[in-house]
Amino acid sequence: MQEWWEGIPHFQAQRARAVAGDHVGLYSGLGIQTRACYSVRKQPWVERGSTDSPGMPSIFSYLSAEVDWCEGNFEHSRSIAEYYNTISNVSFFIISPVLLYLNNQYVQEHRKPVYYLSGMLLLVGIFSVYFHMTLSYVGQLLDELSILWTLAISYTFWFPKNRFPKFIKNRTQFRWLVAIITAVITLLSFIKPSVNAYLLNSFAFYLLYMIWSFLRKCEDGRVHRLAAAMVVWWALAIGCWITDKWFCGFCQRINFCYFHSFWHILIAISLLYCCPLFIYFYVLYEMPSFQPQIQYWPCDSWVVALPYLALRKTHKQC
Ligand SMILES: CCCCCCCC/C=C\CCCCCCCC(=O)N[C@@H](CO)[C@H](O)/C=C/CCCCCCCCCCCCC
Ligand SMILES: [Ca+2]
Ligand SMILES: [Zn+2]
Repeated sequence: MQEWWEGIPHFQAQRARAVAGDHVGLYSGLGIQTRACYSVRKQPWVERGSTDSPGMPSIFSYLSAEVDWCEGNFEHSRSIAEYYNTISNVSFFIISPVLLYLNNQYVQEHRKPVYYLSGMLLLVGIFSVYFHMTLSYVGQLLDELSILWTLAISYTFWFPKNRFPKFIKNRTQFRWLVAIITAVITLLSFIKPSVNAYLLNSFAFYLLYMIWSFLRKCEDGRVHRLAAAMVVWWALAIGCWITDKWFCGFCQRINFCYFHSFWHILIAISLLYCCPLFIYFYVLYEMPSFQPQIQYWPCDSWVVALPYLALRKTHKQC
């Protein structure tokens, strides 16, 4: 009897290679690559002399993912495929409590959104650890889907009302729309998970466009400084992501295959800037009893400091 995942094109292609007896192809189909930064290692179950058939890898098995980042596999550990790509996810575990701590004034007013976001960032970290540790198909899906769901949850809380599509009347309807679109993308992800990464990055470009259009109407220098810092961190992050994904040959020549690890750290830092920025505009437009202000920890005047949102009660005049 066929397993349900055997209908997925990625696994059909692997089966075709396996049936053709293409052993080199089988390993490359499983994600093992033979470039200089990679040490060619068999999967642990092969090394342990397991009698499992290599004909159809399980969706949970090591190296069954569609993608394999530039860092060499199993170079530092027998059980962790990409060691530095795995441990660099610690950044997601750090930013979660930092966001809660720094923006505690907003958290006092609206607990739920920031708790949800922090919880989702922890989940992103956990799934990314699992993915880079195993490079499994399920790991890849969970890694990408958790980012999609985090974005979706953030949209439902903070997406500005004046940007809702014309046919949407209120935030409840908008939440339904986001839920339906997210469910559709989640299902489509099973067909070609690697397309997801590009789709997710295009959301970042849309966020940038939205921020740019807000900034045109905003004269607060602190907000402009925050946006500029966020763009710099994000540009560095996406530069690392692209370098690792498209220029692995170059990375091998310079003998530095760790750009994806830097991506994890830099995108986490850019989120520390991105979240207070979006919440600033949310408070400005949708919480009229408060005046938002961007401040920096530990000190406003430091060149590198962490931004947070301070709220002041507005005194309504009659
Ligand atoms: C109104 C909206 C408010 C915006 C709030 C922002 C919510 C944050 C949402 C998601 C967190 C992203 C975490 C990234 C995790 C990276 C894990 C990873 O490395 N995955 C790769 C495989 O290992 C995968 O290839 C990466 C795919 C691309 C992910 C792109 C995520 C973009 C998220 C947007 C971040 C905004 C930053 C600044 C925007 C200008
Ligand atoms: Ca790799
Ligand atoms: Zn990653």
